[in-house]
Amino acid sequence: MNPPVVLAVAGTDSGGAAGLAADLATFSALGVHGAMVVAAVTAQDTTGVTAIHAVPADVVAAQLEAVLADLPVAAVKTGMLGSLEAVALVTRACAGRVLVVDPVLRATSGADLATDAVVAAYRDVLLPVATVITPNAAEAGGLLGLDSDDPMHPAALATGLTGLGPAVVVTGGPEVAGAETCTDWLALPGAEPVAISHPAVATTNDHGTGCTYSSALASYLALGEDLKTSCARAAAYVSNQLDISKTWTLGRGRGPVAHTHKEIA
Ligand SMILES: Nc1ncnc2c1ncn2[C@@H]1O[C@H](COP(=O)(O)OP(=O)(O)OP(=O)(O)O)[C@@H](O)[C@H]1O
Ligand SMILES: Cc1ncc(CO)c(N)n1
Repeated sequence: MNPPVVLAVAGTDSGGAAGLAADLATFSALGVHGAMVVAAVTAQDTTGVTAIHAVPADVVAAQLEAVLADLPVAAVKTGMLGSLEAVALVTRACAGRVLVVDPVLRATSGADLATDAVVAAYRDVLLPVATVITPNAAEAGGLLGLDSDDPMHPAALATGLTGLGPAVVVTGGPEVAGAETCTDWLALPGAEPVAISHPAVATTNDHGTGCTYSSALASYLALGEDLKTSCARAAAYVSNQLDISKTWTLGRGRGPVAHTHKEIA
């Protein structure tokens, strides 16, 4: 039997932690076939981002056309898009599909991965056609144009963003050091937000968690799970992978979340 096909439209991380490396590893682990459109290339490691190249719009368009005209894509996930043109192209090509948008605005290391114009394009054109979006609290605040000095509760952020049209999951790591669980908030337009909690892992090896989460969510949707189940299973997947990598000492900064699937003895 054919596996479902999931398309990632995202950027590369030369350190192999985030971006398309995380997306493809997650697709493989969850039994879906991964296709990919490279929208941006970053020189990046566990400590930061030193260069960004936005792939020219005609090359992004040609990749989208090649995949979507040939493969039976069951779900699309977007990560770092890198340019206004890429946001517009994805919006046009993917409206009406099962579309998971991870609005990647910033790396775990703190580097900016989107300009103000790209943030505005997310808000104005891409988010309204998404099935579900997966910002962390800082990204959600940025998309709502809020002052970062006055943080809102993640549940309220999730509800606020449903005003743009999609379902929203505001993700979050452990709120305090030593917390036993962490909670993501899922809001559907017109409904009360619901908490999705899972075991917290004490680790600084969390580079790539957002990409891994949104790819797992797209995979579970493509496999036919409903949205809430997909969110819960995606979070459990990330938690499990963080548990595998929690003792690693790779790199000088925030190390990669594991994309391997068993502990190294
Ligand atoms: N320490 C942790 N233990 C367990 N789960 C975690 C931890 N940190 C993050 N998660 C989970 O990982 C998933 C992705 O959320 P997160 O908020 O880390 O994404 P992000 O900030 O967008 O990631 P990135 O830094 O890669 O952009 C969520 O389900 C979140 O609850
Ligand atoms: C290429 C890329 N995509 C997404 C993220 C977010 O973690 C990152 N750091 N780099």
